[in-house]
Amino acid sequence: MTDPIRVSEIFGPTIQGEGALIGQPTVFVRTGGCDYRCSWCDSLHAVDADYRHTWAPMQPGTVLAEVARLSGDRPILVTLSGGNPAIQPLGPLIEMGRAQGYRFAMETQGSVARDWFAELDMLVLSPKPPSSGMAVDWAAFEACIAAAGGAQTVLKIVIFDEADYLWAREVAARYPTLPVYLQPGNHTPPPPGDDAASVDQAGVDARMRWLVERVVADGWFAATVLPQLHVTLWGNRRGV
Ligand SMILES: C[S@@+](CC[C@H](N)C(=O)[O-])C[C@H]1O[C@@H](n2cnc3c(N)ncnc32)[C@H](O)[C@@H]1O
Ligand SMILES: Nc1nc2[nH]cc(C(=O)O)c2c(=O)[nH]1
Ligand code: SF4
Ligand SMILES: [Mg+2]
Repeated sequence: MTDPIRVSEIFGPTIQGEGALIGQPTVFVRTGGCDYRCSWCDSLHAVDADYRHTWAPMQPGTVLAEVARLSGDRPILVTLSGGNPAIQPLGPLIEMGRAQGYRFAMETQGSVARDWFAELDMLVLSPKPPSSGMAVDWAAFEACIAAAGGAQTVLKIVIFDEADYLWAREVAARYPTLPVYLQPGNHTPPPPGDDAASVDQAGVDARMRWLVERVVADGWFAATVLPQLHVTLWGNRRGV
């Protein structure tokens, strides 16, 4: 037995709705618990201590068996998210899954580095802009980049306003070798227990248009601007 992983939910296959792997079929493993508390977090059921009783301790083999059940026993891209998946013991799961042909991508804010990041197929680092209310520990963030080693690493930054945009430009300039993805924030975290959370889609669309115009006017041609496709399609629901 290895250390259990605290799992909030395992769902899919669906498509990756955000960033570099947008559109790719994937199963999500969402871990419970986060060292941050972003003002606009859209996954509070995996962050808020009120939901702790819903986070099941699972062995890596049990997690992989559930992924395999969902994918019909066919190796698929597994996306590790949370909460902050970096605070969970995910190394053995990644090792076991890769031996069976699964690929792994992980979403994390970059506050905790682990040596097993190097075993990922993609590390998505999402440092938090001013609107989140969080302060980035840049030493920890750079430790994450270093830990990834040869694993493909990208930046994905959520933008709500001009201050976030200017911050994202600075961050991207600091890490010129990392591809950067910008996504407009959605302002409507689901209320507790609400599975069919509606999103202010008009607001998200307006922010997306503003972000595209801002990037183009600025001549920031290395940036990729993408909406959260799953939010557009299904709203801020769980399990999609
Ligand atoms: C829920 S987080 C979990 C992984 C990790 N804690 C992180 O923040 O990267 C997954 C992704 O959703 C983004 N996100 C969270 N709330 C959002 C919101 N309200 N609008 C747009 N993106 C959001 C995060 O920035 C991150 O890129
Ligand atoms: N389809 C889909 N794509 C996503 N990309 C990042 C997600 C996340 O919450 O980490 C997410 C999610 O929850 N669903
Ligand atoms: S770091 Fe990620 S999971 Fe944690 S509160 Fe922020 S957006 Fe939510
Ligand atoms: Mg999400």
